[in-house]
Amino acid sequence: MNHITFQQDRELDFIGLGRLCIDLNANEINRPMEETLTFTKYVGGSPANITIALAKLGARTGFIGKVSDDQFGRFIKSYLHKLNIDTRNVVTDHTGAVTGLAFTEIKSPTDCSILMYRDNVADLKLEAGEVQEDFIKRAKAILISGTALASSPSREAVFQAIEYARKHQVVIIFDVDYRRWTWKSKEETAIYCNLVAEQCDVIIAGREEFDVMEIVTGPEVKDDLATAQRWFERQAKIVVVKHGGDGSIVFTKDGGSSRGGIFPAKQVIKTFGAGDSFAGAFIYGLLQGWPVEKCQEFGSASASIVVSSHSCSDAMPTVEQIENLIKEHRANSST
Ligand SMILES: Nc1ncnc2c1ncn2[C@@H]1O[C@H](COP(=O)(O)OP(=O)(O)OP(=O)(O)O)[C@@H](O)[C@H]1O
Ligand SMILES: O=C(O)C[C@@H](O)[C@H](O)C(=O)CO
Repeated sequence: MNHITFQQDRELDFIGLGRLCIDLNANEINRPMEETLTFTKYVGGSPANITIALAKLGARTGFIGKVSDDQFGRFIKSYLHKLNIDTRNVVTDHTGAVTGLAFTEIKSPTDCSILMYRDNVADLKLEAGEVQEDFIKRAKAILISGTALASSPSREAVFQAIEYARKHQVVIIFDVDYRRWTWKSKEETAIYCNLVAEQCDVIIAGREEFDVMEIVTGPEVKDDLATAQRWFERQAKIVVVKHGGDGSIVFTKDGGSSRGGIFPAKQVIKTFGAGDSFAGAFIYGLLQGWPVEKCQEFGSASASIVVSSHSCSDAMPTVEQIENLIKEHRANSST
C-alpha cells in the first residue's frame, strides 16, 4: 500500500518528459577540469536517466522530448531504442538546435561539479502541439522534470502533458531537478515549479530545491513536514525530501513519514547520479505497489550503486543488483 493508484490497463508503465542530453564525464578524476584531457560520453539529462533507470529495472517505458538533428541526437535515440524505451514521441529538431552538454568535474569523491552548456538546446524547443495525447494515455505514470519549465515552448509542452495526464488518470510525478544554468531567475523557477507541483501526485526534490520553490533565502528553519503538508493540501499523495548523504524523508498524505538512511558505498567516485537513480528505483517500487519504506530503501540502494560508478545512465542497476546490495548490507549489519 503506497497511496498511489495506477490504472492497470496500460501498455506502458512510465513515460519521462524533458531533457535528453549528453554527459561528458572527466576520465582524469580527482583533479579540476582545467587539467582534464579526456571525457567519456554517456546519455544524460535527469529525466532521461530516470527513464533509463526504470527501463533497466524492467519497466515498460517511453519518452517525450526533442533531440538535435545531428550525431548526438541520433546517439541518444539509438541508446533509448536499445533499452526498448518507446521513442515515438521523441521529436527531432530541424531549427539547428543543439544537444545540451553536461561536463562532470570530479575533483574528489565528494567534490564534484557540473558545467552545463544549455544555449539553443533542442530539449527546450519541444512544443505543446508535439506532445501526443494518444501516447500519454497509454501510460500508468508520467514524470515531469522541472528544468523543462525553464523556457518556452517546452514550458507550454509540460502543461499540455499535464492536462492530458489528468484527463486520462495518468499518475503525475514531479522531479524538481533544479539546474540553475537553465533558468533566468529563482523567482521564475518558483513560479513555474509551484504551478506544476500543485497538480502532481508525487513530488521528489532536494531540500534546497524546495527552498527555491518556497523562496527561502535566509537561515529560516527548513521544515520538511511543513513543506510536505503544503502539497498535501493540493494533489500530492507522496512528497520525498532528499538530503544527500543524510538520506531522505518520505511523507504520505495520511500523515505517515519514513526517514531513510543511505547504503554507504565502498568507493564513491562521484556524487552525481544519486538523485536520478534514487528516483528511478523509488518510482519502480511505487509501480510494484510496495510500501513507501521499501521504495525508499530500493532507491537508496540504487543510488549507492550509481555514485560508485563513473557514469549515471550506463550505471543504472538491475533489480538483482539492487537486491544483492540490500542483502549484503543486511548481512554485514547482522554480524
Ligand atoms: N554519497 C552517497 N552514498 C550513498 N547514497 C547516497 C549518497 N548521496 C546520496 N545518496 C542517496 O541518494 C539520494 C538522493 O541523493 P541527493 O539528495 O544527493 O539527490 P540529488 O541532489 O538529486 O542528486 P544528484 O547529485 O544526482 O543531483 C539520497 O537521499 C541518498 O539516499
Ligand atoms: O541532468 C543533467 O542534465 C545532468 C545529468 O545528465 C547528470 O548525469 C547528472 O547530473 C545526474 O544527476
